[in-house]
Amino acid sequence: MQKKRVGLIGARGHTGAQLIPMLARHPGIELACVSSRELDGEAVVDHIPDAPAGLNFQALTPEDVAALKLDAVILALPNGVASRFVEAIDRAGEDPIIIDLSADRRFDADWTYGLPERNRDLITGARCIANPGCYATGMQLALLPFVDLLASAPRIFGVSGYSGAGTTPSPKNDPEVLRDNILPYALTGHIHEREVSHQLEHPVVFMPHVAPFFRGITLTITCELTRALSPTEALERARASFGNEALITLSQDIPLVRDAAYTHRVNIGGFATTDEGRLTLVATLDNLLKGAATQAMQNLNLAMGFNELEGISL
Ligand SMILES: NC(=O)C1=CN([C@@H]2O[C@H](COP(=O)(O)OP(=O)(O)OC[C@H]3O[C@@H](n4cnc5c(N)ncnc54)[C@H](OP(=O)(O)O)[C@@H]3O)[C@@H](O)[C@H]2O)C=CC1
Ligand SMILES: CC(=O)N[C@@H](CCC(=O)OP(=O)(O)O)C(=O)O
Repeated sequence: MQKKRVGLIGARGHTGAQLIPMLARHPGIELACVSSRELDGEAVVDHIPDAPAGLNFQALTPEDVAALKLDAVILALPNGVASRFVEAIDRAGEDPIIIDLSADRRFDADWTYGLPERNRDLITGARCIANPGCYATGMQLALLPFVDLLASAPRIFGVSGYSGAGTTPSPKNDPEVLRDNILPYALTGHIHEREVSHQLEHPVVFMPHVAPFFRGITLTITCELTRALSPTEALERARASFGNEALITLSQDIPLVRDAAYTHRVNIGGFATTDEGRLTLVATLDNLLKGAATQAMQNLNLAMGFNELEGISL
């Protein structure tokens, strides 16, 4: 079988670096190009040990990428930058599969929202896929089994490792600011609050923080329900939705963020309830994997007709 030629644009960054080994080990994919302006001409293997030999970073403009006639393009670029590549591809009349990790297309009705555990059928064969945000992935997978029971907006306290803030220097990835510290930010209106409210068609309230660990997200979610559930009923509800999912682990135990780091899974647990109808649960995931790169691989596989977990070593 002819391998599919895939380009990774934004390969120097945190999420791009996770995708290189996954794409390289995929039996149906040829990693045709990896872009970086800063590392232009350097061997990828000098930066990422699992990278294929002979592959170099290249500085590619949107027009360069459009001219490569790739079967698929993964955009691991900052918000706002990704759209320029999509526009150049459209202008050139090319129609590769596009997986956009940025937030640029998550509210665009012409794009498929790439949360496979919810939208698998829509993603299968789709051409333009908006990969969900990292916090937004954990929030939705925790809340989806309870959406029909929500009596008010769930309150979500989230803490991310600082790799979530990307490689561009900012207070959110500055070791001096984060030392012995936890940084609250975007106290109202974080983009993932809007993303989850939009996807669930129910408002949520989200309070993000960044902590001195590198990778991983922990979300503590509390909701008022229209009727009381026991902890067992709450867990059973989650199992009815996601009990068969390879990348979701459900348990009555409270998951710890350090156990999710470097794994492809979302761990959801706690499921504490009160007689008054309150439910509190915890979700953890690796922001760079299930929050970004792993989900992009699931989406690429579904769009191209491969096994959803190909290239993702569990
Ligand atoms: N980090 C995370 O946990 C998550 C991130 N995301 C999203 O994924 C995307 C990538 O994030 P992340 O990997 O953290 O970001 P990084 O800041 O780590 O990497 C950004 C990448 O984009 C390239 N880049 C930056 N500016 C430009 C530009 N103007 N033109 C072309 N290339 C550019 C950089 O390479 P170079 O400068 O060398 O060209 C680099 O490869 C973002 O949209 C982010 O919101 C989504 C979920 C989780
Ligand atoms: C710690 C930190 O800064 N995290 C990022 C989330 C990364 C992500 O998924 O953001 P996008 O929606 O832009 O893709 C943030 O809160 O903006």
